[in-house]
Amino acid sequence: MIDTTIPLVDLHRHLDGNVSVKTIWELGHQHGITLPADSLETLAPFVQIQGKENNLVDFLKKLDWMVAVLADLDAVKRVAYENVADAAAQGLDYAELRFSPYYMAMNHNLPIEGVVEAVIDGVRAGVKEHDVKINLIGIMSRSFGQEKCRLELEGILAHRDSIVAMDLAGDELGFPGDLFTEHFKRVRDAGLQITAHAGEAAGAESMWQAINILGATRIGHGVNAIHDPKLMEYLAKHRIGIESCPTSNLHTSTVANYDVHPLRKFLDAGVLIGLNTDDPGVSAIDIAHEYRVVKSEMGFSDSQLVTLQRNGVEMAFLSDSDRKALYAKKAK
Ligand SMILES: O=c1[nH]cnc2c1ncn2[C@@H]1O[C@H](CO)[C@@H](O)[C@H]1O
Ligand SMILES: [Zn+2]
Repeated sequence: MIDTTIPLVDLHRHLDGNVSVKTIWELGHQHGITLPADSLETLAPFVQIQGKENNLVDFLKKLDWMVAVLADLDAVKRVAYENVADAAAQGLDYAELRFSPYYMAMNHNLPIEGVVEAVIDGVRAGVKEHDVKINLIGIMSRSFGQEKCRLELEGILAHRDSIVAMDLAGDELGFPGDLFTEHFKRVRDAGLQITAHAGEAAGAESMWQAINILGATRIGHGVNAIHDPKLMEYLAKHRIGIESCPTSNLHTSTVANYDVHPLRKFLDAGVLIGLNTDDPGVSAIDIAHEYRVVKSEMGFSDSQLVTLQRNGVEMAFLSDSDRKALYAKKAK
């Protein structure tokens, strides 16, 4: 089902949405943080989706305990390290891990730039011990407004050389992309690549904004493009990559079920689209799960799965030489 002769990648994976229940438990106890449950089994429902949530904002509350236990920079480093180990354990050859430094810093007043450094350190330690390539994407969490996003941007730009791209995440309906026009001008000036969560809770207009105002060359989710034929055509023509996360879309009630997910329509329209996990810890999934459900619930053929797998490699924020090296490693 997953073709082992070509690279397996996950480009849309929040490292602060992928903290294990055990790690939340251990960090909570280590730092004297009162958790909402007194065992691992009873803690799980507070941080993992049970069934589905009514909307995106409710879904996002599940991540809150994952960052509530980040009491110091060692905890941040641990979570980053464990994300690399987890990516390797899921069989990924390459992952782009994204994180929101203010969101990770805010509960315990950690220095934002220190959080960025700790994530970079944790990832560095992780790749020394695990056979997986990692790039980092900085997130501005739109839900906290323009000023907090400016602080996130500055923390990321201070470590620009260790970051490949910038993203906009959080409450898409409450905080439209054009609030962050100035932020993304700075991102472009710094030469970072741009992806943005759009067309998930809001409609196609949010994706046009992400592309035309923010300068996104990839879009997270993008589900609602399907209602705008001109946009579908534009995405295909300009090779704007769609980072699809089908299970996340179910869990946020963006789509009602796998069989009504528009993934196939994107492929049919010639759009570059690939499979990703989004918040694997919250959704309690791995990347193989996404390939499995696309086959079993959406009826994709093996060759269509290979197209999705290849699309992921094609749209990765990798240099051409790194992309070639990734292919070469698998062809051996
Ligand atoms: O599916 C999603 N859509 C929008 N924002 C998300 C999603 N998953 C996580 N975050 C947001 O990303 C930041 C942490 O990395 C947080 O702002 C969280 O709310
Ligand atoms: Zn996301």
